[in-house]
Amino acid sequence: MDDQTLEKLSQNCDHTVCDRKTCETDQTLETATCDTGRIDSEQIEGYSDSMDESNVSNGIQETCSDEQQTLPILQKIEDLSNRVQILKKDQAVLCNEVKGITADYFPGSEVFNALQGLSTEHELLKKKYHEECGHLKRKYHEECSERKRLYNEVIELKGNIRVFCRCRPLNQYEIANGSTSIVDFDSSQENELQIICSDSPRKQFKFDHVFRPEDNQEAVFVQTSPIVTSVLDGYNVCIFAYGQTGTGKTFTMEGTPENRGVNYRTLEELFRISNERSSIMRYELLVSMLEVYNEKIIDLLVENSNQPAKKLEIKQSAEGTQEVPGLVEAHVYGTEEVWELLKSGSRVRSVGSTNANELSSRSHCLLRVTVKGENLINGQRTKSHLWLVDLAGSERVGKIEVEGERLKESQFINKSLSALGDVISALASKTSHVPYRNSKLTHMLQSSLGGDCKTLMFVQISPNAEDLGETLCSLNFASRVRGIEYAPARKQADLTELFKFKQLAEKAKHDEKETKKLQDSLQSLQLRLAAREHICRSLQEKVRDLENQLSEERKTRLKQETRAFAVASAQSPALLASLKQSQKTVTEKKPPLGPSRLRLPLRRIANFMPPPSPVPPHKTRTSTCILPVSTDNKENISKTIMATTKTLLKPRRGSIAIRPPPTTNQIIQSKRRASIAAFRPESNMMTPLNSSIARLKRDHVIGRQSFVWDPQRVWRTSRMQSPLPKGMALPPSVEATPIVSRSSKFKGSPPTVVGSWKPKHPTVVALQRKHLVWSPLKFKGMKNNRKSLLPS
Ligand SMILES: Nc1ncnc2c1ncn2[C@@H]1O[C@H](COP(=O)(O)OP(=O)(O)OP(=O)(O)O)[C@@H](O)[C@H]1O
Repeated sequence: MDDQTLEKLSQNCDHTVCDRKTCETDQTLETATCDTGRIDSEQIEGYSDSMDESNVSNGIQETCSDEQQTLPILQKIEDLSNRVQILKKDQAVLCNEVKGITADYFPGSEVFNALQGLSTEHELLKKKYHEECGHLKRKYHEECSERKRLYNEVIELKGNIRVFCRCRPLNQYEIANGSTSIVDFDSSQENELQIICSDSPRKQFKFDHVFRPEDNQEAVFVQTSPIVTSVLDGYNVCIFAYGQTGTGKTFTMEGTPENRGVNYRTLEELFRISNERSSIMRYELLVSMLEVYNEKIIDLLVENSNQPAKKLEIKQSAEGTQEVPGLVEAHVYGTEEVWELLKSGSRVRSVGSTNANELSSRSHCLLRVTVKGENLINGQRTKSHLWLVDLAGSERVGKIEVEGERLKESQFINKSLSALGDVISALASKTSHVPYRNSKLTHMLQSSLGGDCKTLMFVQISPNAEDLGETLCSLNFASRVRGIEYAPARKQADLTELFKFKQLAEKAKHDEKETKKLQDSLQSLQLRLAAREHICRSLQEKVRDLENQLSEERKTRLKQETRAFAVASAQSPALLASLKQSQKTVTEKKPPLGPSRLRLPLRRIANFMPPPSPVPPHKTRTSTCILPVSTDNKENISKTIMATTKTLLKPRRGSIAIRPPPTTNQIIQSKRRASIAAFRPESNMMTPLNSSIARLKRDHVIGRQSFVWDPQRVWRTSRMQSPLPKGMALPPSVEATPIVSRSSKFKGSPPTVVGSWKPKHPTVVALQRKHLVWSPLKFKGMKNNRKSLLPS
């Protein structure tokens, strides 16, 4: 081995040491990297290379150490390279193992995905949890309000006066004096307490709730809030604290800044609930604060207290409630404002020092909260009052050893408290007269004390043995109050609104009456109209019937007359003479009118009838019948007939429908009705039909032209019955006159072509077909002289 080689080897040895260190560092790094889950294959390769090198170096070192040995170096190198190979294999195995471990312990993206999934799941669960919490909260609130509602109902059922008893703790002074509590609270009986009397058995009292000395202000308000908040529902509420001086009346009602009392908490609760209900109700809160000091009303919210106090009086409003005109009513919108207001009012309050209480209230302090509510859905308005009263101490005058001004104050206090006692007694005994006006206090509370209001009384007691007498007095008074049964509480509507509604209701009532009257008169008019229409209809029907009958009768008579004339012309002159005689008799006798009572009341229906035709000038008419005759002696015959008719037969009236000769071009109208000539009937020949017609004619209802003799009509009638014989001429007037219906009711008849004209009227048709019948009635007078003319 030359020097160069030896130097190289020594350098290598140094490197090997360094490399080993590097290797160790690398190994540490790799381990660290493995720990973090990030492994690099290049690093592993580097690691194996360094291992090789270190092995080689080791071999060389060994070679160096065996320098004295005579073994050839190459041999040693070969051994070493073999060992390197083995080590390389080991390293490869190890590398694979490391890779396997990395793959096993660090699954990479899968883990991230799983983690991501878990975090989303976590978020979802969180959201669900919050939702669930919100739902539960809502449900809880609903349950709370339902509970309150039920509680309210229970209160109403129990009666609207509740009495809570609160016992204050022994104060420092009493403890120092070694006083012990005389009030025993039985834990099994929640609302009961016992007073331990040294010389008599324990006295037990039961109230709606009993607060022990350890109960704080919050606990008191929890029980109170359902009653005070019912003012928002429109109830008048009165809460007062009663008890001996120094028992904690002011503490319960006003409280201290650290322990706020019922007054502040009530307003706080009212604001909270009104906000809660803001979607359906709009509330307006007004606060007044006053005191009754020596039977005088003093406004505690008057800003300038240096001014002499304004004299306030109680007046009854138009709605029947007690009001104090001129009393400040402050709008309040938030609790802070309320607190400031209460503080300023309390500062003005009359207090004085007694031997029972250093800062004894010498007056009754009243806080009035007026709540005006408007239901935004149905517009219903309410106005209710909540009175929060801190009464002056109820102790007897002798006990507190006062004199001068204090004595006077105490006397006034006692007077008003005894007036309160009287009112409560009267309410308890349900007497008709409740002496509200005996004191300012009771007078002012009149509309919120008793009746349909909710009342809560705090009876405050002291646990001190020295106050036993006063405590028993207060508890007895409270028990009496608790015995009062009020009527169910009633919601107070806003009376001004009520007044308006009352007026509207009265107006509506009046209008309704007027409408009813009008309806009645309308109904009676309708009834009258219906009756008239009915009469009119029946009359019209009667007229129609009579006309039909008349028409029938005329036709029959016409036939009879025609026959009679025919027969008469052929008979002997004797018969003619007798006929003449009979006709004369008939003409001379006028048929009597029908009895007046049978006349139809046609004047009443004049409105519905057509105007009467003018009365014809002639009353007596001559009827002429045109009979079929031969052309040769037509003139003679017609003259004879006419003369005979004129002299013998004098009909009262008549018209005869005739049929015009059937010419081809002439258009005629069918004659549906024909008036006939009639003999003047004898009195005993008056038929009901005739008499009816006579009556109708007299009443100008049927005084129409059909009953008036018209020679033209005679022609028409005759021709209708029998067409004119050939060569027989019509009078010029007849020819010129178109045949028209005379009665308005037949005006609608359709025109008929002459060539195809045929009688349509059933009577005319019947007349054409049947034989004429001579009615024996017409010749009643001749009955014995001649035989019947009826064909055998
Ligand atoms: N429940 C109570 N817990 C703690 N302290 C009370 C309680 N009740 C009353 N006190 C304390 O007793 C003292 C007298 O209370 P407070 O002035 O309220 O009596 P009061 O009945 O209003 O007396 P007065 O009729 O003379 O005004 C106060 O210092 C008050 O803090």
